[in-house]
Amino acid sequence: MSKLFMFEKPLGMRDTLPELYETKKQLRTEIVNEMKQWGYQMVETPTVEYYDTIGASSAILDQQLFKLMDSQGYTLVLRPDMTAPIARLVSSSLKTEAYPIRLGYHSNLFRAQQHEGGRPAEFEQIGVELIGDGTVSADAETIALMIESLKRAGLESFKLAIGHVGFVDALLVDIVGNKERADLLRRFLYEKNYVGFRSHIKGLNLSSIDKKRLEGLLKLRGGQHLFNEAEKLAESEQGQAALRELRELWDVLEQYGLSQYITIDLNLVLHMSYYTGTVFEVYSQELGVPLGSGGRYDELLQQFHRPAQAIGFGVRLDLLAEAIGQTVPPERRQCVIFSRERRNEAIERAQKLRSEGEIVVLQDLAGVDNVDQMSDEYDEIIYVIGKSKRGDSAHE
Ligand SMILES: N[C@@H](Cc1c[nH]c[nH+]1)C(=O)O
Repeated sequence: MSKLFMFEKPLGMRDTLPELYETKKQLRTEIVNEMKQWGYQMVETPTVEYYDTIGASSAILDQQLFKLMDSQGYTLVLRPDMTAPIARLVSSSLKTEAYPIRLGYHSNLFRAQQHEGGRPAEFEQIGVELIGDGTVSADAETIALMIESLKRAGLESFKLAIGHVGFVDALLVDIVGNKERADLLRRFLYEKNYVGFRSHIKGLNLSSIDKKRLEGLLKLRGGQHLFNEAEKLAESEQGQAALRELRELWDVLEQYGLSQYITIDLNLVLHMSYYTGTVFEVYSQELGVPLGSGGRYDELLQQFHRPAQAIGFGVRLDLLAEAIGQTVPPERRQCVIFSRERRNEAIERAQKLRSEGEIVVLQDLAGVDNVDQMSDEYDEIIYVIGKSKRGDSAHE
């Protein structure tokens, strides 16, 4: 191996050290338990999938996919998303199971990065998919489960912003006239580049009323009162229908007792192009980036020949751990240091302590360079050293 790369990791790849490992495990356990209590069953899917099946449906940019080739020459991808693999699963292995189907997962996802120091290229996502239910009740269930999962994990101050693809699409297309021009504006919204959005509007050949309407879209972020203003802006039936859905959704979330976690963000646009209706994103006070998101994707399943309306969410476990901080107190660790002639005794001692649930490292004195330095890492050191009768060890 070239010396240059010996200590390097591929772009965007990270190691997980013990503290973060334990924290993630604890968060994962809490969230999985919450999901199971809502009747979601956990599944796993392969790390690699066919590019033609999953890569294309995953709605992730091609340049973000890790691609490889199998021995038959087919292109494979490391899964960048769990929604498309679950759509495949529901349409194949679970084909005979009646809708609605409730599934959960925690899986590592892979999205290639262009620069070091940015987002990780591999990260664990925990989420659910509720497939075969197109009701607002299903939207509310998914959002309520996301909020309850985060609460159960220990996240305290956070907000979930809700928007609607149908509203943004209707308004943009209605004003700028066609999908291509609307897509340009949507891109600014997706990047949350509101300055860019405003200056782009200035250059458009539109009436000043329409320019005001577009700018008005940016103001549609806040509480329930926004619905009235939004109704004035959206003239089309599609836009009005989206708002009716959101009003109903708000009422159901109020019924769940969760409206204090909700804000409305009618210019919310997410990175996945498969979303067709309600979309949402979670922010915590601690982080500058959203730690999870989700939405309704009513057209993805038909690509797998088992049409169904569906909705789901995914939470980034690494970001959640960062927002919450260390949740697991360091465990008490003991070390039995022994000399060779008393090895048997030391083994018995360690076995007994472990059977009582203790964490015990068993260390041959001859294998340690610096005993003092090693001792600092433990809460207790038990020396089983030197010649002595069995059971009569030096204990410090
Ligand atoms: N797969 C989406 C999250 C999601 C799950 N279901 C619907 N959306 C993502 O990775 O962002």
